[in-house]
Formats: sequence, C-alpha cells, structure tokens
Amino acid sequence: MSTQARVLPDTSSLAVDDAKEQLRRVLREHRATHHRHPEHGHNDTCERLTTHILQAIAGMDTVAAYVSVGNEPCTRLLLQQLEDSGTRVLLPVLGPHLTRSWGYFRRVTDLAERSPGRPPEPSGEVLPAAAIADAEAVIVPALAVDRSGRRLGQGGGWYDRVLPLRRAGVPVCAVVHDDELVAGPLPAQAHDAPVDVVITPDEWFLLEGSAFACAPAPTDRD
Ligand SMILES: Nc1nc2c(c(=O)[nH]1)N(C=O)[C@@H](CNc1ccc(C(=O)N[C@@H](CCC(=O)O)C(=O)O)cc1)CN2
Ligand SMILES: Nc1ncnc2c1ncn2[C@@H]1O[C@H](COP(=O)(O)OP(=O)(O)OP(=O)(O)O)[C@@H](O)[C@H]1O
Repeated sequence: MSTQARVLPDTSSLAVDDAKEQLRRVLREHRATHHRHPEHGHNDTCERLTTHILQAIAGMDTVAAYVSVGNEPCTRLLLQQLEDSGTRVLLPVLGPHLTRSWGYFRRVTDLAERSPGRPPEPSGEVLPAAAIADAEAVIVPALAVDRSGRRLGQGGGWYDRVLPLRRAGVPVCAVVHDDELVAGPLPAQAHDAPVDVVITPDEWFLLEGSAFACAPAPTDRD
C-alpha cells in the first residue's frame, strides 16, 4: 500500500525558523482533519504501525518511546504490547519549564496526565535526562520526516536537547503518518539530529549511512 506524500509549501526563501513554523502550521492543520484515532480501541492503522515499530526494535530489552496524544500516530497499542513482552520502556516526564526527565513505563493503566496540557506520564521514580543512555533505540514523535532523515518536531527542542545524551550508535526512530513521510528537503539546523529509521503504518526503513544500518547484523550467538 502506498499513500501520497503531502506536498508542502515551498519555504526555501524563508529563514529556517520561519520555514519550520510555516510547515508546522500546515502539518498540524492536516493532522487535525485527516488523522483521527478511534475513541475506543485501535484500528488497522494502529495495528500496522505497531507491527512495524516492533520489527524495528526486535530483540531489544530497553527502548525509549512516548505516549501518543490527539492526532499523533498511535503508540498506545505498542506500549500495551511492550508491557506484555516485558520490554523496558523509558517515557518522557516533563519537569518545571518542560525540563527533560524520564520514567519507566509500568503499565498502561498507570499512565496519567500529571499536569494539564502534558502527555500522560508514568508514576514512579523520575530519572534524569541522561537516563536515555539505557535505551537501545529511541522512538520519537515528528510532524514530518523526509527521505533523507530530516525530522520536523513540535518545536520545543525537547528531543534536540535530549538525543545527544543517547549512547553512540543507538538509532533514532521517527514515527509519522503515511503522508507525513515527505520528499523534502525539510529545513534543518545544526542542532537537528538526523533520524536513522522512519516508521509509518505503510512501511519502515533504515536510512542509508546511519550507524545503526552499518552495525553488524546480530548472529545466533549474540
Ligand atoms: N506524545 C508526545 N509526547 C512528547 C512530545 C510529543 O511531541 N508528543 N514531546 C515532543 O517534544 C515532548 C514533550 N513536549 C511538550 C512541549 C510542550 C508542551 C506544552 O506546552 N504543554 C502545555 C503547557 C504545559 C506546562 O507548561 O506545564 C500547553 O500545551 O499549554 C507539552 C509537551 C516529550 N513528550
Ligand atoms: N541543544 C540545544 N540547546 C539549546 N537550544 C536548542 C537546542 N536544540 C534546539 N534548541 C532550540 O529549541 C527550539 C526548537 O528547535 P527546533 O525548531 O529544531 O524544534 P524541533 O526539532 O522541531 O523540536 P523537538 O526537538 O522538540 O522535536 C529552537 O529555538 C532551538 O534553537
């Protein structure tokens, strides 16, 4: 199956910050009208996306992920399945002024909005930003990603600041709706970490040249 990628406005004449803001506006509007999650349960799109994420992180014991909200691609079915398989999952916990901390996922029913306007968070010990070093892969939200691995986030710089703390060679896996995988090029700045893996309900793939893609394939003895 293949969904038409969104054609984004040409922002090449704008300063990078302005270009990002304009694209975020267009992408958020599109998301709000085209990507609804069922009120109860999950649909085929959630299931296909979950299957692809699980394939990308196969064999890993600890990953960092996030709890999807609103019109974001669904990660809640994934969390349910990771709970069942006993995979350890770090989830973002926002401190004062949206500072970057983590908490270990316990179970789906433990997740709760701990402050208004913030994504649901786990209860339990709050770990420092550097806890991302425990993760073997980091699953990140994005508004769009291009086929060269440039990622446009929500604009808070949350991931830009925390991703440099991951261990060397740990893949960043961006999750987007099918039509948010765009031809690009998306605007990018020096602080924007390129992603190693792109995951949508339709497909998932490694970006050529990523340290992850170059890592030796696991053998039966590993
Ligand atoms: N599901 C999900 N979780 C995520 C992200 C995301 O994009 N999606 N993030 C991606 O970066 C980080 C959180 N980023 C955030 C950035 C701003 C606000 C925010 O402004 N919220 C309130 C104010 C809350 C407060 O100040 O206490 C608001 O909307 O008014 C929340 C989360 C980590 N977790
Ligand atoms: N390492 C950093 N240190 C300080 N400021 C940063 C850093 N990385 C990003 N920023 C700032 O954060 C703001 C948002 O950055 P940007 O537009 O790249 O967000 P984004 O990548 O879309 O968001 P996110 O990282 O939350 O997904 C910008 O003002 C940027 O200058």
